[in-house]
Amino acid sequence: MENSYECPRKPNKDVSLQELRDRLAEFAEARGWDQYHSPRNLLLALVGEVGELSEIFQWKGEVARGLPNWTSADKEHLEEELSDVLLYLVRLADVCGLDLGQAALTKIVKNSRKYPVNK
Ligand SMILES: Nc1ccn([C@H]2C[C@H](O)[C@@H](COP(=O)(O)OP(=O)(O)OP(=O)(O)O)O2)c(=O)n1
Repeated sequence: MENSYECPRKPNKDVSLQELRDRLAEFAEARGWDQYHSPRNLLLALVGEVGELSEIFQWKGEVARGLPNWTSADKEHLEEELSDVLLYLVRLADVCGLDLGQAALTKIVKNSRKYPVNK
């Protein structure tokens, strides 16, 4: 069962929020961590990871798009912290019983009405 979490990099695979949601649910269930994944705990964990993400950029000054001067180790660290934020966000939406993907699409539509192209 543990091996089902192993997932070598497949750059062309389109990862869905549903897949992440299901993997996170399995991960928590397998460890008996479901009990700790309350909305409030997950929100605090999410905020903590946003802090770790912020530390990467702290004191660096402006950073060019594409991160041209970053080492691969720096980029890997960034990938990990971005992933932690995403994973806690997906998990939070799940335990709240919300469809995050659908909600995000709906919000984009709302944003485009609020900010029309020619205005
Ligand atoms: N109760 C928990 C603890 C961890 N995780 C998962 C979600 C995150 O992706 C990752 C977070 O793990 P850590 O708390 O060990 O945080 P870091 O990976 O950032 O480690 P560190 O803080 O040592 O850099 O593990 C989880 O789902 N539920």
